[in-house]
Amino acid sequence: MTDSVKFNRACVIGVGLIGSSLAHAMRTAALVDEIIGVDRDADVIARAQKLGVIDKGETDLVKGVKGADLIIVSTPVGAIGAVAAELASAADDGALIIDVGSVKGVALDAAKAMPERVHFVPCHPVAGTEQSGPEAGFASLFHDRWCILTPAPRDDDAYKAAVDKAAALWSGVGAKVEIMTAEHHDLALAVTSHLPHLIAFTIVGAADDVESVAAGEIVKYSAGGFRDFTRIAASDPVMWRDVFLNNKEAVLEVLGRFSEELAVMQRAIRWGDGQALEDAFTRVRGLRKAIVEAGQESAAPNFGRDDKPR
Ligand SMILES: NC(=O)C1=CN([C@@H]2O[C@H](COP(=O)(O)OP(=O)(O)OC[C@H]3O[C@@H](n4cnc5c(N)ncnc54)[C@H](O)[C@@H]3O)[C@@H](O)[C@H]2O)C=CC1
Ligand SMILES: O=C(O)C(=O)Cc1ccc(O)cc1
Repeated sequence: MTDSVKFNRACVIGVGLIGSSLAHAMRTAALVDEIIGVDRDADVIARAQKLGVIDKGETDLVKGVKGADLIIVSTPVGAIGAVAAELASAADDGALIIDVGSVKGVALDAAKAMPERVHFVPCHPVAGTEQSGPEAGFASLFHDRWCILTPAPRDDDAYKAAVDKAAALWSGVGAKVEIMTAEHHDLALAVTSHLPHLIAFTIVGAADDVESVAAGEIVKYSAGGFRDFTRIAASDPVMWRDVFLNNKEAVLEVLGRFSEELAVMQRAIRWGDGQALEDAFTRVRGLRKAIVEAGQESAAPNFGRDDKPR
């Protein structure tokens, strides 16, 4: 296992929330000498350069990745396959390529299709916010958060060294690293992230549909649980469209179980079965305690985000 790691030139493809956060974090930890930004949106490049997130910018991927020993694919999941296909010929020999996508099956397919001369290690930092764009990035985003690696089934030494380097990079920016299969990742994250986002989008949409409740009242009384859902439902529509299109089977599986649980609650409410409701609520309450104890959440909102107050 590599303890520390240093790159000469990193190329961040997709300079949004996660790409710019990783750029800030790598710079803060002195893990890189130079950072090039590539984005299909020239305005994003201009803003990122002005903010000092990147040293230079490019809208042309082939030009942008030239000379990079680290390439970070931080586009929405739906673009990973096409970007990787371009990198197969455009990346320098020996380059380490990582992605940060919320779904790993699609990144694993791209990693498997890569020529042996480059090393694509799929990664998912389980850390983020509802915001997007280079302005939203901050260096401490990955501190004490998990980053899941789902390596390709390659057992050559060069690839193993690349997996170690990717792990050292995430450790270097403060994350805790775990390795698992892409299939397991996509099921686990369907439960812990994808379904909750789908529910948030749906609840906020449903509130909007209840015509007898005025929009002003939704805002006024939102503290009763609804407000937390509106934060999540403010997340980027393109990013989440791609998550659901690319993790279809796992999301449909957990959605089926959720619907069954919901039907049980619906029945208990209809028949006034207070004991069933109380038992169900008591059973799930312990999970919150476990999450707080594991340090994944705190009583105070925005804990650990002193460099990016909201
Ligand atoms: N937002 C979050 O909280 C988290 C997001 N992720 C993953 O990180 C990735 C990026 O998400 P964000 O940074 O939130 O998105 P973002 O919307 O802030 O940034 C994405 C950037 O990619 C650019 N882009 C899109 N297609 C491109 C292409 N073909 N070539 C070059 N640039 C392209 C866009 O112009 C945009 O600037 C996604 O795959 C997402 O699933 C992972 C963890 C957390
Ligand atoms: O803002 C939140 O609550 C999130 O859940 C952020 C997030 C979004 C997508 C990911 O793949 C990981 C983290």
